[in-house]
Amino acid sequence: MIKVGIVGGTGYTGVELLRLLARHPDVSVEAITSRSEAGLAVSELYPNLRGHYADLRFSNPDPERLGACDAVFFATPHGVAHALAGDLLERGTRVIDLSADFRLRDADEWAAWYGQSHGAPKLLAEAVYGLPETNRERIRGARLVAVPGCYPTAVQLGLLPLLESASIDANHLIADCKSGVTGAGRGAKVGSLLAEASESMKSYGASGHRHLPEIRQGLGDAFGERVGLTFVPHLTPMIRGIHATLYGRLQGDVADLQALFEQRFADEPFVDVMPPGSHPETRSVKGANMCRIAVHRPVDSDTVVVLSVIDNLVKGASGQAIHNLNLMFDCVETAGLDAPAMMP
Ligand SMILES: NC(=O)C1=CN([C@@H]2O[C@H](COP(=O)(O)OP(=O)(O)OC[C@H]3O[C@@H](n4cnc5c(N)ncnc54)[C@H](OP(=O)(O)O)[C@@H]3O)[C@@H](O)[C@H]2O)C=CC1
Ligand SMILES: CC(=O)N[C@@H](CCC(=O)OP(=O)(O)O)C(=O)O
Repeated sequence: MIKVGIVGGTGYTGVELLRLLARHPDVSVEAITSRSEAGLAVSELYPNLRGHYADLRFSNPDPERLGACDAVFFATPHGVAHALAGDLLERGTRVIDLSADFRLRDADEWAAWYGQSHGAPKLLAEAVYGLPETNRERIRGARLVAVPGCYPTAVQLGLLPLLESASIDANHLIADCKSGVTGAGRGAKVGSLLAEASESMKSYGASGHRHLPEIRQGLGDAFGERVGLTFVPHLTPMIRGIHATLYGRLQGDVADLQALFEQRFADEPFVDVMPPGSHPETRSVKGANMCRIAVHRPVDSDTVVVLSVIDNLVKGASGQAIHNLNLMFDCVETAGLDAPAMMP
């Protein structure tokens, strides 16, 4: 069994790791941390896990205990993995970080967007961006993986085939994205209250969101040079879900767009290119490690519209983190991740 630890077990991505790993045939969870709930049994905080992890209690982060694991997931706010990852790597423990700490290659750019200096710039050179659809082989050999953010996952998967084939004008991309409220984490915030977030919808970060540099970095890699992107996120009254509506101006000899997407993702277990004319719903991926994509060419328009939906906590975070673990430890790629979406 692969021994894993989780730092930040009381948050939404932490409990989602536990839910998915409960069905993973090759993984044993040895340690789960929370400073505020240290000593509490996991199933006392999360009754959905009663009957699983009988002996597991939250504990304070302890480098010795975490360093005895084969891999440690960080499901923590940014800055935490900076402080702890180096020590774990020295102990021979591989690190899978769900936060943004190692996603940007440029420490100065990270500092500018995250408002603090980068805490582990020496590790950046070896960190691998954990989007399996672009980096599968590098992930297999990685010691340190940066799991992509939820919006960046949906946006990159939706635009990759178009940029890799130079089918769109890369200077004028638009990503209009909507998220459920769990995207903001489990910590109490006024904006996440039922009375504030339900029956309403709002944009935020319209003049610059910290996922912009991450998306731009990934799309720039696919295209071969810097891309121009306008990214506007919205908060919607859903618990889970990301819906990205992506726009690009077609150029050159326009290929069969449906075939382009189907061929690009033909071997990908967690990307579903839907039939022509489809409008994927966020509930079609709820609880599942899946990104569903539909590509449209509206009548009388030279613009392609791509619809890309994921569950922010599964393909957008914890499921993708486990996909990375499966690649790093040579497990069946879909282990623990093959459950269908919930309905209704
Ligand atoms: N929610 C989402 O949809 C997505 C989230 N992410 C990213 O994943 C990470 C976790 O997100 P989420 O689960 O929503 O976060 P939450 O705010 O829900 O949970 C944070 C967890 O981290 C622990 N923690 C906080 N500060 C520290 C610290 N200094 N040292 C050790 N542990 C700490 C907390 O426990 P305690 O304070 O008790 O120790 C808690 O368990 C974040 O970086 C987030 O941006 C990525 C993709 C999607
Ligand atoms: C709805 C909402 O607030 N969503 C979060 C994104 C969640 C996420 O992926 O954040 P990380 O990049 O830190 O991992 C936000 O916009 O900040």
